[in-house]
Amino acid sequence: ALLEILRFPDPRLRRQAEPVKVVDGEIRKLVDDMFETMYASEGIGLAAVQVNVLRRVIVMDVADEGSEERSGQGLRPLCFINPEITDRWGEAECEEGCLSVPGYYEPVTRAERIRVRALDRQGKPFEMEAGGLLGVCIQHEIDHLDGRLFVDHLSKLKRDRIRKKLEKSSRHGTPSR
Ligand SMILES: O=C(O)C[C@@H](Cc1ccccc1)C(=O)SCC(=O)c1ccccc1
Ligand SMILES: [Zn+2]
Repeated sequence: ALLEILRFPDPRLRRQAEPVKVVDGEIRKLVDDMFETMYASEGIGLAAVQVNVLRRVIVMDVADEGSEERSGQGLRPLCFINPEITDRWGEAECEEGCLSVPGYYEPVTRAERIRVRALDRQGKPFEMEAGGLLGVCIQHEIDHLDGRLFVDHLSKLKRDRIRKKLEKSSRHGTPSR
């Protein structure tokens, strides 16, 4: 089912998600609904907090660097339950967008490479290293689970300007460009 994506500055985006105790049918339904919602919104990631669910669940589908040449499709759906970053290296700046802050793309500095541990859709633990857009997206989604948004990494001036514009467009119901 398509879920409603909360929009900045909705205070519900600022809440902390709780760890998942058992990966059961309910969680798998949530994961499937999050993938459906992410694809419909043309995003490359989505966190449960964005769809008003306080569980530590994120989904992602990022074209793997250079994998298009190798394997053709390149896109691979990933699900991280109770994700934890266990190691991080370097620093890199990347243009970020957010389905909760539609229409804005700003450079954000994050770790260049990370190692992350999580449970998969079957509840099985796994660990992976990620850099590039995948590494950035994982960090962006885990921020969502802790009530953080990419606009928090911008200046207050920029964040307030974005907030005012989104508050205006949501009041008059104009579609955000
Ligand atoms: O709000 C979200 O979590 C989804 C967000 C994830 C993200 C995008 C870019 C950098 C970091 C995290 C989006 O998918 S917004 C859509 C978007 O920006 C985008 C879509 C396709 C390719 C690249 C970016
Ligand atoms: Zn986001």
